[in-house]
Amino acid sequence: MEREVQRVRQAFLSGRSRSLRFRLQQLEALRRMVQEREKDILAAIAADLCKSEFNAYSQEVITVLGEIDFMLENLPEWVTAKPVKKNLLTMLDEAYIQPQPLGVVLIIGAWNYPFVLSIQPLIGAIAAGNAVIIKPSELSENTAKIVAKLLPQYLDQDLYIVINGGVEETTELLKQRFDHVFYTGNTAVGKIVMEAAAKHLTPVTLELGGKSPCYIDKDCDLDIVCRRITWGKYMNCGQTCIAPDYILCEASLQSQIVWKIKETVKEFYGENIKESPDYERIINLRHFKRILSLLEGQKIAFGGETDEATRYIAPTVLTDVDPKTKVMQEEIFGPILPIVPVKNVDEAIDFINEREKPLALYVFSHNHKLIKRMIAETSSGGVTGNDVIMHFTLNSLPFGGVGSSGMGAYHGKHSFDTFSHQRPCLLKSLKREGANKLRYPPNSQSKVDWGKFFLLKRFNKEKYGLLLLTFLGIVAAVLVKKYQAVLRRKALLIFLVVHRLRWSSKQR
Ligand SMILES: NC(=O)c1ccc[n+]([C@@H]2O[C@H](COP(=O)([O-])OP(=O)(O)OC[C@H]3O[C@@H](n4cnc5c(N)ncnc54)[C@H](O)[C@@H]3O)[C@@H](O)[C@H]2O)c1
Ligand SMILES: CC(C)=CCC/C(C)=C/CC/C(C)=C/C=O
Repeated sequence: MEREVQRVRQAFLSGRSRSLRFRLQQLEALRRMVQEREKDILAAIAADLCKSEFNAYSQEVITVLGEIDFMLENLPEWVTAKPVKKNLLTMLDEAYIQPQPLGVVLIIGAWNYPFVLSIQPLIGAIAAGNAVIIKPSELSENTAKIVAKLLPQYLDQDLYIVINGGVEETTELLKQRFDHVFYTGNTAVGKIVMEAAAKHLTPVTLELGGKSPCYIDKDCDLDIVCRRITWGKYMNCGQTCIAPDYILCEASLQSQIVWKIKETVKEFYGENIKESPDYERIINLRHFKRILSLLEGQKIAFGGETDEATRYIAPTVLTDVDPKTKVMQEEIFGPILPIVPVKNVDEAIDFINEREKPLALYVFSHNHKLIKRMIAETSSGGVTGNDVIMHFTLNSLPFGGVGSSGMGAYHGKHSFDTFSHQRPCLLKSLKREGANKLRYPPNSQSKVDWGKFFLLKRFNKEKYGLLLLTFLGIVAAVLVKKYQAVLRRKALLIFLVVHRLRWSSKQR
């Protein structure tokens, strides 16, 4: 393991991952890989999650292709140094922020969307100029194998490598020093990852989970609401980190919601759900049994059918759920939807705030003010109003958790920033030493006053047009070659004295 990481670090130190041209080439090669080997990728996802090719394509491949295109289009602008505002002390200097790669990044993927959850962070890490080690989840072993097989055929073989394995390999990997660790998965392992990274002071991005609430106000179109919730809850058999975990609504809405979700399930998956190509299966027996245990003692409004041999659990809704029961104590991550009645929006807000901060929050209402109020008075990784899941699809929005649902974010420019160091650069001249006397000892009240003037007063074009004019006068003077040195010093001095006097009189 140590040698593998060393090999990747050497490749990074060669410097070849840094140029814009190289990054664009690698991203284009990755796009080619996805396009040319689409069938193999879809087959692997299908084998892992019993997912149709249509679903695998629209849930995973489209997202990856969209992210690559977005990077290719915007990267040339993002990599350029960004000039920053200056103060009076630095107005003749060059000041800018230069994004730079962090170095060697470890990406630990999850099994539930095994392709996109490894490849989308990879896209960001390549775009930012890093070297990358990907550790896909061993639970989705087919996708893990195809990723390990395909990446070296298309990408630089020393800069971007895949290491497959389970707990033992991940534990060993985490002993190595990385420049960033990006982990997607459960909160318990998130803590292990963060602890291991802390030993090297390595920064982490943790894309975790949580119980994402869904509040349904009585002022809304329940037909539409229930269609949207049914789609987001039962997609991937409920194994989606941002699936609505449970519904909060007034008791009077409960029976209508149950009825409408039941009807929508029929519409989406047919009378025989097991036969539907659009309905997936639970990843393994451990998760299957865990999810079943959440049904104990609950009132099943519909669903509840299971088949251990194929790890099938029917879309299920639970009503009048007691918040103290097990199903409300852990993230469900399966096709079970509890409804917890609340008196009103105030109680819903309290309910959410009394619990860990979720990865997503969903609010349905015609009342825009109510949606804004819920956003203002709660916290969650992300929010979609009047829909579910969809904030994930907009790569201008940062995707990530807060509190126990994670830290850091990615997608689009946010990925680029996550995998970059924003390096502040100030380039001064070795001339103009006169001004520096102010900061050299011995200090005095007069120097402090000058320091206050220089440092507390920003040089702002719009606000201080007069200052700008004076400055342009200085520049013009500088152009007069014959008197260059003398004029520059004198004009600068006059300018500073005049404005120092103006500033001092304003202070009084
Ligand atoms: N925020 C996101 O984008 C996102 C995406 C997918 C999943 N998730 C979250 O992930 C969770 C579901 O997946 P899961 O992780 O629970 O599946 P899991 O518990 O079945 O898988 C555990 C994974 O962690 C690894 N692991 C276990 N013990 C470890 C150890 N001691 N050291 C290192 N690695 C160890 C295993 O190798 C395995 O890959 C949910 O909470 C879900 O919300 C979040
Ligand atoms: C809107 C469409 C067609 C797809 C969304 C795909 C999707 C739900 C991706 C989820 C990825 C994710 C962060 C999963 C977490 O477990």
